[in-house]
Amino acid sequence: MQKRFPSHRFIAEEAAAAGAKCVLTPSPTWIIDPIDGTCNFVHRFPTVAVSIGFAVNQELEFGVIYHCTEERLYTGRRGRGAFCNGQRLQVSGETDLSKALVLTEIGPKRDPATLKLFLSNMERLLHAKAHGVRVIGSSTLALCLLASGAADAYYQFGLHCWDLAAATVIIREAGGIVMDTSGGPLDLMSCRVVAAGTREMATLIAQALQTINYGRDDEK
Ligand SMILES: O=P(O)(O)OC[C@@]1(O)O[C@H](CO)[C@@H](O)[C@@H]1O
Ligand SMILES: [Mg+2]
Repeated sequence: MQKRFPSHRFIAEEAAAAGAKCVLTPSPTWIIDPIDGTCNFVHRFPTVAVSIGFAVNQELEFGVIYHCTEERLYTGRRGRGAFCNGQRLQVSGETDLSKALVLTEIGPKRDPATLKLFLSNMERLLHAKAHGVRVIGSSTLALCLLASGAADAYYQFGLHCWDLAAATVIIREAGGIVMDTSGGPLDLMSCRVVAAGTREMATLIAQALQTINYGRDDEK
């Protein structure tokens, strides 16, 4: 891709792990997670995906997520809708938490203070009578399930821009909301997100959460 688009920039999980900076500039930028769900992959647990997002002028233009083991290709293009294997995606219209299936991921930090906050956020949602809370080991696929209406909300602290970029376009084009955990606009580099089929549901979840600080992708 670099050969074909020499002026484009690339942000990718493995490049970042090797020390490359994750800065989103106005230049056309591919934002890539080659394998989301690596732990699942190692265990042959089948939620594994490739995620590719594309931004221009810091605006997300399209996203492609391939659920390898199920051969499902999720696509979304700004203003043109979201699809799974060609079938149009539509989020759920759920606004009642007691009828909502909520997805999250644990996040990479496992120190006692972070785990306490993570568990306490889950406890808050369960106390608020969320119908179910699930962790599937791939934030990109969890976000695709939200875009398909199979789940009603998603939240996480500790995910990265390559987990979010493609899925954000797909969810928005399926009619959903992707926002910051403060209730404000999404910041792709902030390592935190709330997404839902409806603004009411996203706001309910955001209000229930305590912040877990993971820093920013563009300051690492
Ligand atoms: O390393 P991988 O396989 O790309 O990430 C797996 C994963 O569950 O861990 C991240 C942090 O919790 C999630 O955002 C992501 O989906
Ligand atoms: Mg990932």
